[in-house]
Amino acid sequence: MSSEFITGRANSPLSQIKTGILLVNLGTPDAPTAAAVKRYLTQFLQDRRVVDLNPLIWSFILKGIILPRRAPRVAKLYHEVWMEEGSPLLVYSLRQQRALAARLPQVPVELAMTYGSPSVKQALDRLQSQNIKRLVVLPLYPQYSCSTTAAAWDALSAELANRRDLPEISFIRDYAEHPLYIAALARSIQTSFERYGKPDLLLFSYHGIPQRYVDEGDDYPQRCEATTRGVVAALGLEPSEYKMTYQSRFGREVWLQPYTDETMRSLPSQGVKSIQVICPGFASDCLETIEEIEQQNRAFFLESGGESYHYIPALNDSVEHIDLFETLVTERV
Ligand SMILES: C=CC1=C(C)c2cc3[nH]c(cc4nc(cc5[nH]c(cc1n2)c(C)c5CCC(=O)O)C(CCC(=O)O)=C4C)c(C)c3C=C
Ligand SMILES: [Fe+2]
Ligand SMILES: [Fe+2]
Repeated sequence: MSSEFITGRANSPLSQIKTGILLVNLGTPDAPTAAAVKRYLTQFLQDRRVVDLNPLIWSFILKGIILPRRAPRVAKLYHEVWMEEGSPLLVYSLRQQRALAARLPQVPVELAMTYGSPSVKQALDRLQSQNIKRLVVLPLYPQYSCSTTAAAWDALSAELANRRDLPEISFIRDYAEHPLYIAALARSIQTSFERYGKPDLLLFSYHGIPQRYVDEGDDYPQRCEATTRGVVAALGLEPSEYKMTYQSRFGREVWLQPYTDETMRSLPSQGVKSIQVICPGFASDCLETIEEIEQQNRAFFLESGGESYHYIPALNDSVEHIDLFETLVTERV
């Protein structure tokens, strides 16, 4: 398969085009310190794809009120999940990059973060130094959202705006319904059911976004629903056996509902005593899965009368996940 990347499809008129792969994820602080978290959140939360309030007013609120309070608090949370090699999001993303590169030995595979490092500039420099003429971009977001996928697109196009020589680009919008993605999720849920027994409820928790972004045209919730539909069909689950919620809300606006934390607190009184939780929207485990779901929401559920709680890890650098990435990128050549 790897040689096809260099030569293109056998009959393709583009047969001599050298292709590179760019994986893009969100970004994470360089260290679990208030200063590093502040640097990261300043860049992330000033992106209008993420928060689209009036830039002058928002910058004032962000720098004057939010960051001084949030950065030290969130730095402590990062400290709790920090791995020996660094932030989990970066550690797993680098493992994914290396595993995909090992599958495609003659193809340059780079990782970039929309915010922080490794930057899109660094990744593009490395790819272009290898003379690639075609670029397949795989944002590591299974479900499209303007706040993530489109932000990755913006970061790439802003960097390309400084360059004379542009490669041909194939940008993967999402893979919410890809059969290998659905199969990989179904398999990891099945493994969890075998290990811990089938729970009263399987909860699919996706990262939320403001409801307004959806009203303005972001099809993110439909993409999340498509994933859930695919997985429950593969597992043969009845509607009473699963539920879908949205986590990680930020600020005062109404976000996509139902909210994960509220649901978690209310389920035990509705007779749900055992639960398993999966976060299909996260390609890698990170602060939002390890701290928020595996730790914080576990406490909400157990404190409210729940008895058994298991978090099902992200697909991370599992063989099935890398199979999916390999298929996604080779489909684009
Ligand atoms: C403020 C608005 C936010 C929107 C909109 C948003 C959408 C969104 N985010 C992810 C994936 C991740 N988010 C992560 C962290 C994170 N997200 C926000 C805010 C918004 N996200 C903040 C402020 C933070 C930082 C932590 C905090 O201060 O609470 C992460 C984890 C990063 C890490 O370092 O581990 C991921 C991944 C998606 C998929 C999404 C929309 C679909
Ligand atoms: Fe987020
Ligand atoms: Fe969070």
